[in-house]
Amino acid sequence: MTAVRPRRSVLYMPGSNARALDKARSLAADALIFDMEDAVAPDAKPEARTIIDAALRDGGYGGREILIRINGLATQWGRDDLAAAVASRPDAVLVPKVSSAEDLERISFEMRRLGAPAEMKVWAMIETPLAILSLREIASFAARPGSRLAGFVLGLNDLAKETGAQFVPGRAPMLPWMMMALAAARAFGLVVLDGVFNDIYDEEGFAAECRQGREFGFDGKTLVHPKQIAPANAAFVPSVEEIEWARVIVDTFNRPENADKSAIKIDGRMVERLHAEMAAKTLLLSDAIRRTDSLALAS
Ligand SMILES: CC(C)(COP(=O)(O)OP(=O)(O)OC[C@H]1O[C@@H](n2cnc3c(N)ncnc32)[C@H](O)[C@@H]1OP(=O)(O)O)[C@@H](O)C(=O)NCCC(=O)NCCSC(=O)C[C@H](O)C(=O)O
Ligand SMILES: [Mg+2]
Repeated sequence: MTAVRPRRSVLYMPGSNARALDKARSLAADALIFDMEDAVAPDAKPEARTIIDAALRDGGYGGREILIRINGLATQWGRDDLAAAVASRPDAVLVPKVSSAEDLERISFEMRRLGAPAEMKVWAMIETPLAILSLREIASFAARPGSRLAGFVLGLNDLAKETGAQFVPGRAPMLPWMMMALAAARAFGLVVLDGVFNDIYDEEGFAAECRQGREFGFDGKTLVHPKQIAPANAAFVPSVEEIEWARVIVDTFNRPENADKSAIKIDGRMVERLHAEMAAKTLLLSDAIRRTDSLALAS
């Protein structure tokens, strides 16, 4: 089984905002997105590259996963952004407005040319109508030999802009896109993160959206403000009851008398080997979260 990494809370920060980048060193987000794209004004793009590079060279972000979001290669900033991002050595480059596998091919080609190390991953923003129509093709890029593709991030603001769909409580207009993106991601072993919630002061609405995102199966939520970190961390974590139930399932299947059984009954519920696999994942995630949180407390 591959190592589990918590990605409950993934905070965007405008790359041009040195104060925000500094503040993030003390924030309990599991991952950080240093943005060169929509959060940065056109005139500030070159400065953002320099500020991001300086912040990452200074370090102090501990074990947090580091992503840099570049502008698309078709824009006037894309190539310089990608060169700067690769030189800043993030864990992954986040590519906006990916609409086809060819977009990822171009990024891969450029990253190879720039000498990006093999462990530097690529994550794709799913935020265009064309991406929704090509989810399988985009996700399957992860199965190509040497592919760097490791994750999807939903961009619901851009999808709302391009389609006319509205943000409403429960997100009914967006559910088909969200679940199709999730299924495509899982079919090819990708991480998948829910989109942002723009209303920073609507705590109840945010908590409801986090609950929904977790119920749908997302690994975590992308965030726009530090206030959103604690509720996201609280939502994208197995509950005490889930952990206890997972332990019961794993322990019961491990008993010698159940060694050759595929389905058993525990507390009146039918439990199969697939539930034991899910339970083992739950326990791994909860251990990984405990480790992450204790490291954060220690620092
Ligand atoms: C929305 C904001 C512009 C609000 O900023 P501000 O007015 O400064 O907020 P506060 O005064 O409440 O801030 C309090 C302190 O927190 C720091 N702060 C604020 N936001 C961040 C952040 N994102 N990361 C780190 N630190 C942050 C402030 O500096 C204050 O600190 P202190 O000085 O100590 O008091 C701002 O929150 C913001 O810029 N948010 C991120 C915007 C962004 O990155 N947008 C792009 C991604 S969203 C998107 O487009 C997704 C996708 O592509 C799609 O299509 O949906
Ligand atoms: Mg977007």
